[in-house]
Amino acid sequence: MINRLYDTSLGLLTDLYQLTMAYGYWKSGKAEQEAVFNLYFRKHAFQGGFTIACGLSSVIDYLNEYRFDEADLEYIGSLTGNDGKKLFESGFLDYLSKMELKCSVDAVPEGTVVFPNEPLLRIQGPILQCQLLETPLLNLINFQSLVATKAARMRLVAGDDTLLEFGLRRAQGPDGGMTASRAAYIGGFDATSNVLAGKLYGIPVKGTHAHSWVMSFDSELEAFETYAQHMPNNVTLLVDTYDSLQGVKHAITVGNKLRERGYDLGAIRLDSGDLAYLSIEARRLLDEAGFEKTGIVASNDLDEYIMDSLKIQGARISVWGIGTKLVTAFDQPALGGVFKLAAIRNEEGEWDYKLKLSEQAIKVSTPGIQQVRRFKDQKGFVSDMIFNIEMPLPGKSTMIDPYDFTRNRSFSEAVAYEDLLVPVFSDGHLIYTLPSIHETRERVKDQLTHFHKGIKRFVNPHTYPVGLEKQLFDLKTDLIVKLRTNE
Ligand SMILES: Nc1ncnc2c1ncn2[C@@H]1O[C@H](COP(=O)(O)OP(=O)(O)OP(=O)(O)O)[C@@H](O)[C@H]1O
Ligand SMILES: O=P(O)(O)OC[C@H]1O[C@H](OP(=O)(O)OP(=O)(O)O)[C@H](O)[C@@H]1O
Ligand SMILES: O=C(O)c1cccnc1
Repeated sequence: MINRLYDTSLGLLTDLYQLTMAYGYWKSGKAEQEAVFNLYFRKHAFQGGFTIACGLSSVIDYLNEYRFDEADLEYIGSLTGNDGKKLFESGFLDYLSKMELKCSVDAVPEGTVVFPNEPLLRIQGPILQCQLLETPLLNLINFQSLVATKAARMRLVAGDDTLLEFGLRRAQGPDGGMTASRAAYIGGFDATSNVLAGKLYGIPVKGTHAHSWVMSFDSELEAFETYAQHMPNNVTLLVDTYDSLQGVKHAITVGNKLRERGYDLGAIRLDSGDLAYLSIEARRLLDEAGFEKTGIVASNDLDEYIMDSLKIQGARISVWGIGTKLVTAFDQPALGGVFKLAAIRNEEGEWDYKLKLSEQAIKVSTPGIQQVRRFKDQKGFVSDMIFNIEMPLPGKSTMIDPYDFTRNRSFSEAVAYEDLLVPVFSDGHLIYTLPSIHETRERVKDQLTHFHKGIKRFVNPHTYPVGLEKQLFDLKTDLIVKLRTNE
């Protein structure tokens, strides 16, 4: 089965400035200089308290096939500068045509719960190559992590109810639709209506029918009967085309006929009106008619907040069909992941640590070859410490809040932990066995059980503690002081 979307020449899927910088590195003899970049975000989406890392599988597909084909190089060669003359020399195109990916990549497995400033991905290799990859890596991780997070929020509200993703028609183009279906499944959805996502990713596909089916017949009853006749093993009837509760009664009539044939009425779907009231009334009608097992699907511009409200109102919805607000990440259309240079190897073979200054403390980047250590106790995960793997940790590690150095915590060697980033590529070779999409989805479910419920609430969630290991904190502080005094 085909399960990769990015197995084509996509070297040009980058911003022009990455190519111009790459050219500059090549011209100035820096192309092969070893560098380290970290990919991280600064703030959770949706004013939430957690983010789900997603997109690594696409990154792997992308890097496995990374190349510039002849047509790509011809195009790059045709680009001109302000004076109308060529931007890039042919020697550079030749360099790109022969270039083999030599980068090493360490990344947080998909489906891991992550927090601001933690590297989701760290890339080490020739600076020219790392630079070219900034844009596609961000593109692949930002959107999928955003949608997986939105989906996980919906799963938290849904409990054991079924979640169906219905978003393809409202998604940001075909690729937006495909990646959203994938990320939604990982975040906790049970199935998608997107048939191509079903085929390519192995996600279960499910669906009901539209109003047009009902409208195409002279009566709703006839429409329901015809549908049940031809698809007796997949009957979910949309009851709200004319009058929802009358529609439920028609569905019950059809359900009784289905039973005579040895089948059953799977579910009814409500797509308008007061979903709390209608689902409660529909449940009553179905139960009274002996259809206790028939499900109630609700759809219509749902999101986690409306779901929450419907639950509080006692709605009897067992299946939630969600499209627009999930796949477009409606209330926050982007995760602001960034990709920052953190170290560069100098001529003596040592690391020169790098940092981007900003007036805003949150925007000052962190240097170092970073890893994240997640400490745990009997109750679950308690805090994360970002450290520089080049600085051996003392027996007792101390982590410092980067925005308030008076706040710190220490952990003895006896405290249990796991390091989040795992090796994925070594010198350009894939060394990671990707879990199945189903295992990744399970990981999200499992991960969320290990965190305090405070980070999972929607209103003013608790801030999970993430600190810098003391030596890294000192390195960063020294660099800031040095850079500010040299300004
Ligand atoms: N009981 C409820 N509590 C909170 N929100 C609800 C409730 N019932 C429905 N909603 C939500 O209210 C929003 C309003 O829906 P909308 O204005 O489209 O009304 P409608 O009756 O569905 O109209 P239409 O027939 O045009 O779809 C939708 O997002 C829907 O999910
Ligand atoms: O509301 P969403 O979360 O995006 O879920 C998908 C929607 O798509 C379908 O109808 P469509 O919106 O195309 O037409 P309708 O509004 O007339 O039902 C379906 O009936 C859902 O309402
Ligand atoms: O199967 C459905 O009910 C469905 C599919 C896509 C969009 N809305 C509904």
